[in-house]
Amino acid sequence: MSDVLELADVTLVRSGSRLLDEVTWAVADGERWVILGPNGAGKTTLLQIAAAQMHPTSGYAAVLGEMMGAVDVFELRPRIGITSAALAERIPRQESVLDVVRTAAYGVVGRWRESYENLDDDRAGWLLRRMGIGHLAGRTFGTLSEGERKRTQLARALMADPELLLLDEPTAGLDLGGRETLVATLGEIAADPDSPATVLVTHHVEEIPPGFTHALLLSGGRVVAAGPVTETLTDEHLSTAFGLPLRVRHEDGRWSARAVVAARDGVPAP
Ligand SMILES: Nc1ncnc2c1ncn2[C@@H]1O[C@H](COP(=O)(O)OP(=O)(O)OP(=O)(O)O)[C@@H](O)[C@H]1O
Repeated sequence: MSDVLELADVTLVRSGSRLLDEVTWAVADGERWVILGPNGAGKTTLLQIAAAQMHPTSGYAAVLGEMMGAVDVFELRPRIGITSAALAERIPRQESVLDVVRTAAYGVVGRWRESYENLDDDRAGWLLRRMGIGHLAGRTFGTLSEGERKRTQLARALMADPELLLLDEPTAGLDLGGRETLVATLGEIAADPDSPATVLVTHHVEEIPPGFTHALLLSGGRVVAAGPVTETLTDEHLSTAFGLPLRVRHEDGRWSARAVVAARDGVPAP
């Protein structure tokens, strides 16, 4: 299995702060990773390095076999599918849903003068149907619900048949039903052997789709634990990452966690 991502002692400094601190991590073909950690842990920063959008201050980073600093990132980026809040903000609200997806074939946001072939139209339409929103192809992005926007972005991320799929909080802001149906869709993508290596960032273990194989826990820019998901998502590691005692459960392919509340005995009720 070849390495899709390879980071060794990656440190990233901005305004004197170490956003990432000696991160060593490797992702191989076929793996599905979740990155978990509290607010400000450095998850999005790490994903930006994986997306070839940021360079480490020190350390070694290779993306799809290309060493950062020695490769033309404009050739590398089209090989990576990404969804993120920052990208969603750049999508013009008047853009049709079909064009939001199709434009990924050219690596651009916003339709201009590109011409598309039937093959592009067929793939965009198929991806929208696969995401359960084929009927929305003609609508404008600005009129979609948050859940429909997330699905549109996922279709867009898959449009260029990427070798690496990066999903930054793909289920954030969704209601319970929306979250559960999107987690199920992500589980289907994870189960498909033709899907690219995938890295998903979330704050919540409940949002880890079934079929995710590996986990990386970040806190304060440092790796708390990384490896096969069942070995990594333990009470001990999760408690360390989030800074409070947590109990983790894994049932029917899904994860949950709750704080361990110390019993207060010996205090009589008033
Ligand atoms: N340009 C910058 N200069 C200084 N600090 C920055 C800069 N960009 C980000 N940070 C800080 O780096 C830390 C990591 O940010 P990042 O967005 O990667 O965290 P995160 O784990 O994705 O957080 P969240 O879960 O809240 O989205 C944060 O404390 C953030 O304030």
